[in-house]
Amino acid sequence: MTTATDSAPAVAPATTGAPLLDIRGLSVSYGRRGANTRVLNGVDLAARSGEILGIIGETGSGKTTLARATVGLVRPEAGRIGFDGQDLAALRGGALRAFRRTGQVQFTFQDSLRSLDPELTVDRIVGEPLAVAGVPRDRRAARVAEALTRVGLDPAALGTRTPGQLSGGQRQRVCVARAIVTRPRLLITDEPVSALDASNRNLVLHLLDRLRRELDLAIIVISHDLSSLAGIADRVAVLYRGQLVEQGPISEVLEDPRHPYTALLTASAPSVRREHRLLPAQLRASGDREAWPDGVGCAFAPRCRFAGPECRERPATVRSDGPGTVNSDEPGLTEGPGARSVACHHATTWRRELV
Ligand SMILES: Nc1ncnc2c1ncn2[C@@H]1O[C@H](COP(=O)(O)OP(=O)(O)OP(=O)(O)O)[C@@H](O)[C@H]1O
Repeated sequence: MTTATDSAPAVAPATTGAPLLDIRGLSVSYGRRGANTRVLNGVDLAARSGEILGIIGETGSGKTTLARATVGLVRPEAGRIGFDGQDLAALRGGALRAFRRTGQVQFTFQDSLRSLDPELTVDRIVGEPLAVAGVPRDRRAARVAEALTRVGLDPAALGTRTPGQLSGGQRQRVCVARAIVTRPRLLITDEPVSALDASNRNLVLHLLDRLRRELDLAIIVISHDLSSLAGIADRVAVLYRGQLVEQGPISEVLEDPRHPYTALLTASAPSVRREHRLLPAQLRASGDREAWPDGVGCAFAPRCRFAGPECRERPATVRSDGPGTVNSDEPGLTEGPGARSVACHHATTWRRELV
């Protein structure tokens, strides 16, 4: 069984039903026309109400960009961002601003201290999204107190403090309170625990786990740390250089990774106990391989020991080798919460090459 070494909340059964968030073919580039760099390449992703989806990937893999595109802070180059049946990627101008003001999709930034205005009190910080959403002033105080209480902070004791007068764990909770005060349906939280010590890390993870149950929230937790996701996520999506290489129920993905990059990640994470017992050295390509243009073939192939010519010629799609595995060429990639997808030409064969 795969577990984190830290004590962690129990994982709720994955929810069923149509995804609240249904992203298809999302591509994002930065830079001017002609000199732009593609940082997300045809990403498919789904999240359901009451579910925690972890997104894992090394630095620069595009995790934050994925979140920023989903909340409308970055305009996609291509693709659909379905939210409750509406395509957020198609919203422009006033329609996009109006949707954002509703606060149905909220985002907590990576650096909680820097994302909080040091001059404002906790009450003002948490109340800001309500002001933006047009909630009358006389109704805001009660909503702010409710949100602070929900994240385990005492409004009477902390409401008049500024961020500099809070601990790191309290600041992170204030960020979560600010995000849930609008009663969102989807919360995306970027590295919520990376700056925290072990005990605060567990408190915040437990908090997220509780909120998804109490509020039926879909929560996307972005992390570069597998062990913090292992305790709370129902499913995990693995990003590598802008490509989604694998996704599925987290316990299955950690115990039986089908993409060599996921296998390398799990083999390199000492805090995640695993049964497959692969070693990083077994999975790395020997020597340097020739790099090839971004967006062509599998992004991991230059580092992959098992890559063949087909890996550089065309993007890999899913290998179907078990119940619940679906083909990413087919519509409905993530129709079921138990579905797995693996974008690797060698998903079912690479283990045979291990020595
Ligand atoms: N505004 C921007 N303009 C140009 N390039 C950007 C911009 N924001 C991010 N990038 C680049 O896009 C790529 C993906 O960045 P992103 O922040 O999405 O990755 P990440 O996986 O969240 O990384 P980290 O774990 O370090 O936060 C990186 O190469 C980054 O340098």
